[in-house]
Amino acid sequence: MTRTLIHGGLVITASDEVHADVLIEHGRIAALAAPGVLTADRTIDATGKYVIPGGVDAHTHMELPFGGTFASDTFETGTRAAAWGGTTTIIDFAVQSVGHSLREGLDAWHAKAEGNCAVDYGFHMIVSDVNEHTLKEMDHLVEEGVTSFKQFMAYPGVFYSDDGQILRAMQRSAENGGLIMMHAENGIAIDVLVEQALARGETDPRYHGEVRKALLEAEATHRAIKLAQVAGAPLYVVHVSATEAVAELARARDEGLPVFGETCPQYLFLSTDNLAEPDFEGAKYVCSTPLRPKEHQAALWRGLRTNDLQVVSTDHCPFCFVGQKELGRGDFSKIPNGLPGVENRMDLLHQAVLDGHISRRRWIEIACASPARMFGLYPKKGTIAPGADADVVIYDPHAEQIMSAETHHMNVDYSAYEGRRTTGRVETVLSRGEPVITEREYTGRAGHGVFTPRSTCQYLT
Ligand SMILES: NC(=O)NCCC(=O)O
Ligand SMILES: [Zn+2]
Ligand SMILES: [Zn+2]
Repeated sequence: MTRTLIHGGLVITASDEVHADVLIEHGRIAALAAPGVLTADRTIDATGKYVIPGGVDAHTHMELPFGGTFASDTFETGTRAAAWGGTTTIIDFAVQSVGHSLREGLDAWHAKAEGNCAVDYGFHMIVSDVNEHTLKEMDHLVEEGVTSFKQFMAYPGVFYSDDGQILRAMQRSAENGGLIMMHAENGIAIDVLVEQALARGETDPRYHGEVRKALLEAEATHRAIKLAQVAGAPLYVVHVSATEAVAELARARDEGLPVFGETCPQYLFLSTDNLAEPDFEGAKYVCSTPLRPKEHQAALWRGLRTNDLQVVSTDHCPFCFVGQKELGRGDFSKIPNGLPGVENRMDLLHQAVLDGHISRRRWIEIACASPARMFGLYPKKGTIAPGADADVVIYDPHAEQIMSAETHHMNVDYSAYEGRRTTGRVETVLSRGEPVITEREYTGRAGHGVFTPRSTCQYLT
């Protein structure tokens, strides 16, 4: 049995910052102790570095079929890139297609992921077809550790659920302990605005942002909250981007409702200025909910500080510019929706610490501990404590980097953050004690990562 000691670093969790050595045995954290007290077979020197829990990215879409194509990262390339960025657990979305069962969708996603992942993974289930059979299946999935279900108020004809279907799924989740994750945009109204914009000849990527109005995100967020309240169910709203939507969440939480919210780095660091880039470059930034004018960022940062937003996930859903985003030349509604980012999240949020938006511990909370708690993985994931999986990142807070498609590991031909300078960089990553990145060399392997069943939301118990 190899005992590994991480020596000399500053251990940061959501609740503490302490200079301590971390002992790892059997893939788990065995002990934390004052520096120099413990010995081991192998020592990793973390002097001058942070020792942080591996990131938990609760929103990724590897190989997602969308808009006539597939997200360009496989589970193999995407989880490897996640590790490079200090993320050691992803929760991806299995998809139920209309007319098929949840089981078929989940089995298909297991088959895509199994044996291919560099780091551990779990699944949420996208429910596109609510019926008696599907509702029963939700109970089974919760028992199997797939404890959260995404529904869409957007994308009519694809993933869309109407209010009745949403209410039924919420009622079921109130009974079986599952958590409904909502894509909150009024897709029916948006489709009218899309049609009208295209009829006026407004075909450029920037019109994607204009038709998907903040008010229609707020309206859907409000409606989802009320439906959840009627059902007596908790609610998690994904990829929140608009000031008005944060206000809806804050109001509901002030009323004591079990309502939670997630935002993503793209809404914190990018804006409609990117969507307006000329020569169709704006297509690189087409995602839904859309990027908003810069002024919305302050409300998102505030929400993260006040805990009206609890989680930052990536919604990693990469499509190459060449051959994929280009499908929407001449019609913005045909641009596949989604941005790459699984590799960038931990670094961007560390930069946010340096920029004064959040504290170091809040960085770890929103990127590691809260997503783990929200989706039933804590304290196995999301912290450094005896008994936890030894998913650990040695982070150099002083290293400078320039984000670029030239150097990133995601399988996509552009970076949404091309040329951005950040301070702080992942140096070494352990997943259950195994080195996946060793002093900036990839030392992991496809198949190390395993499916990780989850318990129900730990903010409700
Ligand atoms: N967000 C996005 O644009 N693409 C992925 C699918 C979704 O999360 O709605
Ligand atoms: Zn969505
Ligand atoms: Zn998504």
